[in-house]
Amino acid sequence: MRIGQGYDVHAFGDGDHIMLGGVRVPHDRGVVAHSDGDVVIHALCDALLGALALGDIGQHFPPSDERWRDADSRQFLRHCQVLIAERGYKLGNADVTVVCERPKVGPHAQAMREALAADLGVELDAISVKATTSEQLGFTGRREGIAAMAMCLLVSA
Ligand SMILES: Nc1ccn([C@@H]2O[C@H](COP(=O)(O)O)[C@@H](O)[C@H]2O)c(=O)n1
Ligand SMILES: C[C@@]1(CO)OP(=O)(O)OP(=O)(O)OC[C@H]1O
Repeated sequence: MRIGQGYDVHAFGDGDHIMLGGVRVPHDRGVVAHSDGDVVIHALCDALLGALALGDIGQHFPPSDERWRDADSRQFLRHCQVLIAERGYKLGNADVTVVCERPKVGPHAQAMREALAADLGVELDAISVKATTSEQLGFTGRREGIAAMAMCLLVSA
């Protein structure tokens, strides 16, 4: 078994939606990012790469590379799934926490779980997505940005 953890932050910017866990979530802001800025997927990718001791998302998909401009982050996740399978592992389970005041994540959590489970080739009960505010404290509390944390366990395939 191998354990991994990941963390990601993106600042809010102009826009009318954000991508979270592969789901388009309506919001009064967008995020500032090179890719689509999906903090859930970025944190989860870092957890998966960490479990494999294969560096981090920025090493696999450099922000300096124009191929990843506005990229759909689900392709990053599917790449991680290939790396996991190549090494004889599968995802046991993953647990993600989103930190923001708004948007409300709960109404979208099921759709996110379905998207993440599909990309990682696991059953729905292997993926947890939950959320919390930071009680109006710090950059998330001031609604300047959004953060996500992820943990995962890889098991032998
Ligand atoms: N962006 C968010 C934040 C929170 N939730 C849900 O609300 C519950 C209460 O949050 P507190 O930070 O006040 O404890 C939390 O447990 C989530 O169920 C959410 O959906 N989206
Ligand atoms: C995802 C990548 C892709 O270039 O860029 P960003 O969308 O800016 O996101 P970040 O969380 O900073 O991770 C780094 C990059 O891999």
